[in-house]
Amino acid sequence: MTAGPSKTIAPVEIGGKLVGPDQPVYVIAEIGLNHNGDVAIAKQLIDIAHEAGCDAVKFQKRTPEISTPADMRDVQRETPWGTMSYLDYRYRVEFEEEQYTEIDNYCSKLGMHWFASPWDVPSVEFLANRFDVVTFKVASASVTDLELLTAMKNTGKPVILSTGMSTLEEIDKAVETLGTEKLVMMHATSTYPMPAHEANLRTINTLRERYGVPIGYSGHERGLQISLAAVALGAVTVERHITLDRTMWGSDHSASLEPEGLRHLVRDIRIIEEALGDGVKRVFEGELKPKARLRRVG
Ligand SMILES: C=C(OP(=O)(O)O)C(=O)O
Repeated sequence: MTAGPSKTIAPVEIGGKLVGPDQPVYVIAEIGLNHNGDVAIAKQLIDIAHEAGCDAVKFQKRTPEISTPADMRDVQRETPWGTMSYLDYRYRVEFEEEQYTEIDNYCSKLGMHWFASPWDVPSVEFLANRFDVVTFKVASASVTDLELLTAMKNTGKPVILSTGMSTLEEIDKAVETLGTEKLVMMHATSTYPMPAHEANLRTINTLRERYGVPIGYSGHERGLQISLAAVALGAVTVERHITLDRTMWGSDHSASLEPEGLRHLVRDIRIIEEALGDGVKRVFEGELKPKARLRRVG
């Protein structure tokens, strides 16, 4: 499984964009469930991602009766729509064909990619058969669901595999199932919000050397520093949750970026890309005058 540090890593094409080393960082705004079941909020978040310069927006697609653990289904939950079972809440926030068609049309008008992490096989079929999504994402929680991964692989689309809450042995099995040809992997730690000491960003290098595929970063921290450091360490894609307002009701809002944070993230990623350069030591034109003025010898 060790690709070796010197192996050239081939980029993966996602919807006409190359994702890999020496390519622009592919920035994914994870809407997830932060639309709270409201397509108007989803569209506002798509606008925010587009204006910030993100490449893609991402959703989560579930078939609630399959993906909700049996012992959770009847648990009562206070929601903005009243007290309901966890299963009913899952249905309440799930988008179906009508909403995804609206999203699909909206994104194509803006020239934005959209895709989702399907959490069960019927959700893979739903996304593959009804929409021409550019890629599939494996959520960290699904790394060991090899039936789900096989369904994604069989679509022939590229797959983005997140690796939070997973051991290298579990990731090995996922990679054996998915193959490496159209695979992008994401380093992730699935703590919400993630403290800095659990970021372990050098894992980006570990994964790159072990699997020889482009490695990105899926972040759940507060703030921007850790995502920006991931880019400096070579992450080829960055995914962050976004929200209209961190105080909104729902589990993912508090560890999400608000519009201004997202704008700063993309702005700073583009500056870092430029600043990383090609590693060839050279004297820049702009250094010549200071050189003439300051260097005494040679
Ligand atoms: C939970 C998800 O991703 P990650 O594991 O990267 O946070 C997801 O994509 O649905």
